[in-house]
Amino acid sequence: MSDLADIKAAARKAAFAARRAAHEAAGPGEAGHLSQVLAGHRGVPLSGYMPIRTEIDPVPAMEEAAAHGPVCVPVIQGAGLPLKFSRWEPGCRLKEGPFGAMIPEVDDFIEPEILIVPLVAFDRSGGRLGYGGGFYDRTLEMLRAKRPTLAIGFAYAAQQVEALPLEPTDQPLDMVVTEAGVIGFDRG
Ligand SMILES: Nc1nc2c(c(=O)[nH]1)N(C=O)[C@@H](CNc1ccc(C(=O)N[C@@H](CCC(=O)O)C(=O)O)cc1)CN2
Ligand SMILES: Nc1ncnc2c1ncn2[C@@H]1O[C@H](COP(=O)(O)OP(=O)(O)OP(=O)(O)O)[C@@H](O)[C@H]1O
Repeated sequence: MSDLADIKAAARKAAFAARRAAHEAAGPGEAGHLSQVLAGHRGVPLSGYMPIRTEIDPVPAMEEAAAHGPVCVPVIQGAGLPLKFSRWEPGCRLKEGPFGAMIPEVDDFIEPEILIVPLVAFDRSGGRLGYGGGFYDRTLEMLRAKRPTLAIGFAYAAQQVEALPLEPTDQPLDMVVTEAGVIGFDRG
């Protein structure tokens, strides 16, 4: 394993612990700021996610967005491949996908222009650490090559770290929304 992979693995372990503590302490209404941000983008194809493990739950914000435009969730196609996104509606029939995340029973693939991105840790400049499959990196690279694409990280505030190690393939987040507010990033 490379040094960088070792550093990422250590950062992942620490961030999982912080995320678990935040998840256990969390109350209702944690997606309120996310709803507010999404209200500024009504009707734009949006991907959310069905939470696994101790991820913060975006489903209330997805339910609101679904009243105004198409909403979808990620479906793994295989290792090394970008994600596809299948149309989701509140209460639609779901089945278990790879790694335990629920996916719609019927495939109806669309391409999102705004993505609510799950994460393990984020840093001060929009760097993101996921589970290590590179799925969102590959997916954002593919979508951004086609059209402007907004990647909104959604996380507990406790998942923020000072700086994450960056690889050339890491795709930056445009903003992060937490239960406490909205964080934008200065780049340039
Ligand atoms: N809710 C949700 N859905 C999602 C994602 C996500 O991060 N969150 N994904 C985002 O890509 C994809 C699923 N990718 C995942 C990849 C790995 C693991 C996971 O738990 N991995 C184990 C083992 C890793 C290993 O052995 O290499 C682990 O981390 O312990 C979970 C989801 C698509 N759907
Ligand atoms: N666009 C890409 N093309 C080729 N390899 C990539 C690409 N994006 C990421 N990778 C590789 O995938 C592996 C995992 O990447 P990384 O550790 O950044 O995943 P992650 O962002 O934590 O996971 P995920 O996005 O699935 O939640 C790394 O070895 C990385 O080099």
